[in-house]
Formats: sequence, C-alpha cells, structure tokens
Amino acid sequence: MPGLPGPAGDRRRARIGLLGGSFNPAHAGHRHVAERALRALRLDQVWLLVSPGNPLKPRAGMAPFAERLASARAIGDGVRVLATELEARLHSRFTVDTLAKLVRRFPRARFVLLMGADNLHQLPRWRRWRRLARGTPIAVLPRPGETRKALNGQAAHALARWRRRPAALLAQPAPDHAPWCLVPAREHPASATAIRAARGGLG
Ligand SMILES: Nc1ncnc2c1ncn2[C@@H]1O[C@H](COP(=O)(O)OP(=O)(O)OP(=O)(O)O)[C@@H](O)[C@H]1O
Ligand SMILES: O=C(O)c1ccc[n+]([C@@H]2O[C@H](COP(=O)([O-])O)[C@@H](O)[C@H]2O)c1
Repeated sequence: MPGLPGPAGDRRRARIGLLGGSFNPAHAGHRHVAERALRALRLDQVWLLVSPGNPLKPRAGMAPFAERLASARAIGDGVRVLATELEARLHSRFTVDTLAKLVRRFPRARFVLLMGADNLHQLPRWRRWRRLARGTPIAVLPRPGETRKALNGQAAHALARWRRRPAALLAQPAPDHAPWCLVPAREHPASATAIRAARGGLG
C-alpha cells in the first residue's frame, strides 16, 4: 500500500493522480499519461490503480491480477509513479466506490482521476458517473482517434460548465462540483490491445 509522499508533519495535502486501468499489459502510453499529468497538474505522485476486473470488459483474455500488477510495477519508477493493488484490497471494482473509500482512507490526499480520452467518451456507462464527476477532479489525456470524439461526447457536454485549464484544476476547492480538464499532450499510440495482438493473443 503506498504511503503519502512528503515529510511527516507536512500540512500540505499531497496531490495524487490515480490512473486506473486493466494494465493488460502496462505500456509506454500509461507512462506517458503519468508523466504528462505529473507535470501539468503539479502532482506529487501518480498511482497506477490496477483493476481487479473492469466491470465493462470481458474476463476472457484478461491476464491474472498478479501479472498485470507486475507489469504496472515495471513501468513505474517506485517514487513518483507507483503501481498499487489498492483497488483489489478495497474489494472495489467501480471507480465511484473506490474513490469514496480512498478519500476516507487518505484524508490528507487530494485525488485527481486520470484517464485517456477513450474513457471520457465511455464515462456515461460507468456506475453513478455524475456523482463521480461531481466529487472528483478528472484530467483527460488525448489519445489517437479518441480525443475529438470524447470532446464531442455525452460526458464532455454534460460537464462543459466545469471544464477548466489544467493549472486551475486543483487551484481552489470547488464546493458544488469538481472541475475537469484536458491535459494538452502529444497523442501516444501505445495500446494494450495492439500489444496483445502482436503477441498473438486474443486482442
Ligand atoms: N496511449 C494512451 N494515451 C492516453 N491514454 C491511455 C493510453 N493508453 C492507455 N491510456 C489510458 O490509461 C488507462 C488504462 O488503460 P488500459 O490499461 O485499459 O490500457 P489500454 O491500452 O487502453 O488497454 P486495452 O487496449 O486493452 O483497452 C485508461 O484511462 C486509458 O484511456
Ligand atoms: O466504475 C465503473 O463503472 C467503471 C467502468 C469501466 C471502467 N472503469 C474503470 O476505468 C479504468 C480504466 O479501465 P480500463 O480497463 O479501460 O483500463 C479502470 O480503473 C476501471 O476500473 C470503471
């Protein structure tokens, strides 16, 4: 379980980016997302939150949890980018539940949910997604073939009023609704589907 960064007694709340994913396997695209978010949002750490099982993905072709965790560890640096099994330990698969548990468990942290543009587009299919977006700042990273679609999609429209620049995402607490932003970054082509296909897996 990761501890929060910073010296004991430090009163500033640590800024933690959460990159949830299947990591089946982890790849350079995840690392790119973590690095861009660390810089643009001035985060202290990014936690690679390995999912025990994405509720919307089939189990077929999904590598065992331990293998996916090891793969996420391999792209982390153990200091700023850390892989974690927290979601499995918390017995949580739905992000809205995970966030509620993390906020209780780490009251000194400020969490930002990181996701690729494909996930912003898919967000309306997540459990209680409006509640999730109301309570948790979200930073979206561009992704080839996904960015424009996501910015024209249902979630982006519904949340348009709360879109901010990355520098403003954590600038002040938003009492009624959390903000979200697009982090301007080069689109990184890596994808786990492509890696599995190249290995001759199920795709
Ligand atoms: N190249 C990338 N650029 C931007 N975001 C990415 C990239 N790769 C993954 N992500 C984001 O990282 C998170 C976890 O992704 P995931 O582990 O599902 O990898 P993936 O490559 O999308 O996998 P798959 O192809 O199996 O769906 C998601 O929010 C996803 O949008
Ligand atoms: O909460 C949900 O309903 C929900 C539905 C689909 C995906 N998610 C989360 O989205 C993150 C990205 O998943 P994936 O499989 O695309 O890497 C991961 O943390 C999942 O748990 C969450």
